[in-house]
Amino acid sequence: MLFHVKMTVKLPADMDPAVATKLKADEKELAQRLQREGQWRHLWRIAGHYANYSVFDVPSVEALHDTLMLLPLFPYMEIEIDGLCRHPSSIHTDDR
Ligand SMILES: O=C(O)CC1=CCC(=O)O1
Repeated sequence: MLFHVKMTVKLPADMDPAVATKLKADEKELAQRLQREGQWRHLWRIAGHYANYSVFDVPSVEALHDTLMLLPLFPYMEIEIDGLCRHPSSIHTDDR
């Protein structure tokens, strides 16, 4: 199942910079592993915002929820999710 996910990161202004740096490094490591494994299909920065648009390819809504909760930045994110399905005019065979 494909999901479009918008993540907006809101770190507290008074967060220790070293803690923020570690959280971002851990987030990057997990995000890159999930991309290599194919669960995190797209990751785009939203220009001008500390936010991203992502596309996840996971077996279920529960799997998406569990994956998002693993993200080190999850406690500091606002997350919006839209389920995706194939458009009848799409030419892409990997849309599911
Ligand atoms: O910077 C972000 O948008 C949050 C994030 C998601 C994956 C990652 O490495 O950072």
